[in-house]
Amino acid sequence: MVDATEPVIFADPAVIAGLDHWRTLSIKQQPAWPDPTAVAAASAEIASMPPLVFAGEVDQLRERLARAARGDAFLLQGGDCAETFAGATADQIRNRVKTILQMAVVLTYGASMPVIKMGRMAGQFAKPRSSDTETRGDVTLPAYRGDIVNGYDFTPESREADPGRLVKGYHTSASTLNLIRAFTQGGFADLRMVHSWNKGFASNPANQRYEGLASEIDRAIRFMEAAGADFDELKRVEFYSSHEGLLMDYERPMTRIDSRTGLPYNTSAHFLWIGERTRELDGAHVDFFRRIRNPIGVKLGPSTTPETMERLIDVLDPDREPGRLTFITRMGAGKIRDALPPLLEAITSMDATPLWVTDPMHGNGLTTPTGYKTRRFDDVVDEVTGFFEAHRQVGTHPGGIHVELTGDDVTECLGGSEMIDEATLATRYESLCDPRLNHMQSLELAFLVAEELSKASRA
Ligand SMILES: O=C[C@H](O)[C@H](O)COP(=O)(O)O
Ligand SMILES: C=C(OP(=O)(O)O)C(=O)O
Ligand SMILES: [Mn+2]
Repeated sequence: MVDATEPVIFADPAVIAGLDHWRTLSIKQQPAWPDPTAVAAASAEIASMPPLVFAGEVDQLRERLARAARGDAFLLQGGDCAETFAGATADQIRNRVKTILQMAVVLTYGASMPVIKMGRMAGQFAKPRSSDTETRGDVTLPAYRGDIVNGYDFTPESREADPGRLVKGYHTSASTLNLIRAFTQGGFADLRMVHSWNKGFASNPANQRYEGLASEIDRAIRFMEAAGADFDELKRVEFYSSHEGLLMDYERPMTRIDSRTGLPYNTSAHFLWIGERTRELDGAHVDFFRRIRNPIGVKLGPSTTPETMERLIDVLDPDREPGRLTFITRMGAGKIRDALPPLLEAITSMDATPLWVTDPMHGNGLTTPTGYKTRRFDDVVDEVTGFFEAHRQVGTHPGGIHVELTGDDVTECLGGSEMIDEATLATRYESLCDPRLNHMQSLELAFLVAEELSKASRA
């Protein structure tokens, strides 16, 4: 249970017992494990492994998020819809980190404020699904629930939930996070290098419209250099890990008592969010995650009422602690302008300041006649624009973006400057779950958001 070298100063037995209260509540989106004994053994093995993150880092993130909630920082959260074990390669991890760093530079300039960099990485392995089963032809099998649960291959053996995958999920998260830490601390994040990658993007004729912003950033960096800025200090960046807190046989054993404070921290990631499908107020997930000290996110879809939002605040952030609670809205481009303002207005009459982040992906899904799950880049941009408009209208802070992206040149979302069309989707469609923005589309989104942010900072 204990996760650091110092002895526990005090761990209240009631606090420890509370961490298992979720077991008595209704729970959604868990796999049908065939062998409960094997699951218990896997969870026990995970409980004996070292934490992946240190509670002190988690506290630091909470403080950073508090700044964003006040309007003094901006959150960039991005990565795969579903990480895979096979995809945890040096190249793919590097490309994703690189893309997030490139986006962060542009956003930092646009916002004139610090950008908190966070990956949907090193643990984003479990997926909630609309249906428990998938049918192909006349065969029906359990749905794919992410590599930490079962395999994607459409065979009965592969689709059976395998508890051995819980342990593999831990090890894959550990090696991914290790490489992320190496990249972000070891020189790869050097501001000048990241900026030179962006210059390459903006000088591509397809992205001409961003050349102006890229050369403004260039001038700013040259000014910093001339003024004697210490670029060695700018080689390292803070980078936080996050995933959906979904699979309880993994999240519970990764939750440990912090020896500094005697309080429970989920050490599988710095930040965990509760998904749209598992956020019932009296359900297992809300009960479990309200008890941990990590900053918590909650996805809010278009049907969220101000009453539900207020009750979520009361349960998840009873002390109104800055940085504790992030609402990640995923309304859909067509709905955000109607659905978000009432929530923001309700907040202004409460004593709460959650961080507001837009997820412009999950409300904009569509399936092509050929069966590809996709999203239109224009809808993604439209939802982000609607998010900024709603905040401008009500006077609240648009605090961040949450995006499904990859650093690779996949063809999963329609549009963008490469004008990916329906016929092109088949060329390189690799996601096992939702479609991601590719490298170019991600940078394009960052430049567009930077324009919005600079409007907001000049207003
Ligand atoms: O990532 C989110 C969900 O897991 C995903 O959107 C669900 O997709 P489905 O409707 O194909 O199950
Ligand atoms: C499942 C996800 O989102 P949501 O809960 O918003 O549907 C996700 O972020 O991949
Ligand atoms: Mn998704």
